[in-house]
Amino acid sequence: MIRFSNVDVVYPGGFQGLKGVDLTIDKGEFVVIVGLSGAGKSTLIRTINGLVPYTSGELTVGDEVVDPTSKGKIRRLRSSVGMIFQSFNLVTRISVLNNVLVGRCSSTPAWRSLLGWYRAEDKELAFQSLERVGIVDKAYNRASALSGGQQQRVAIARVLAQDPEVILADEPVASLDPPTAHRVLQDLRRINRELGITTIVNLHHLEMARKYADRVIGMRGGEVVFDGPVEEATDAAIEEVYQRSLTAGDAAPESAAH
Ligand SMILES: Nc1ncnc2c1ncn2[C@@H]1O[C@H](COP(=O)(O)OP(=O)(O)OP(=O)(O)O)[C@@H](O)[C@H]1O
Repeated sequence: MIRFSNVDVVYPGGFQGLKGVDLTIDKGEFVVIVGLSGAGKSTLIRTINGLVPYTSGELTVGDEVVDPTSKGKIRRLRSSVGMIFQSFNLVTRISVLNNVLVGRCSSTPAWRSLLGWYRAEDKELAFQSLERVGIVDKAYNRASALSGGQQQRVAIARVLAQDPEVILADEPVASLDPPTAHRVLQDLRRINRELGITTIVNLHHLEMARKYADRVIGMRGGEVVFDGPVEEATDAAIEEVYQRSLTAGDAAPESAAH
């Protein structure tokens, strides 16, 4: 379970990124965060793995209070909280398999990682993770040879190889065309259902948010201004989050893939 109690983030320079956030996310939930650019979606997600330190209140992940001042605790936290980025963040000159094995790094002695001597069980887990996202046949390809959608699937497999409790996805499909975006979101959704991994996704396309979320959190000005099941995320509710009427650009173009 993830619990924010009156959490603030004040960035160096004084800008307040989060204001008094109170939120509980239960194990196994699939939550989508929506809001206009600058609303604080990335800030919220990044406090959960300590990438952005919160400055007051209390944040707990599982039984542990997130302590941004303790490097050891943040390292341990990140081994159980995987993150997926818009830009995939793969090492493109090495193989897909080796990218996924990076997910095992926190539980592999540094000398083994440096020499590329991974244990048989780590390789097995890496192959299983690639299978789960349907690209095991690409294991020995260079990551740079893959399409954007395939690269994002490698990034998902890398996170799965960590055996995480939580997956955070910060605009994971913003660089992908709509059919590919739907496939990546379908993968995340299926993995959430199959493995029960708590998943929190930032999405700026409202229709995609509505299609995949169980629960929608709306942010504005660093505050949570909507929190409810997807059925309650009506046009009127989202217009309230955005403080303006919805436009065609708020929806993602439909695709044939879903
Ligand atoms: N390192 C930082 N230092 C100062 N201000 C920051 C920093 N990072 C983000 N901000 C500010 O915090 C606010 C929220 O940013 P955040 O990236 O969380 O928004 P977002 O909802 O994810 O929007 P976007 O989709 O545009 O990234 C923005 O006004 C941004 O300029």
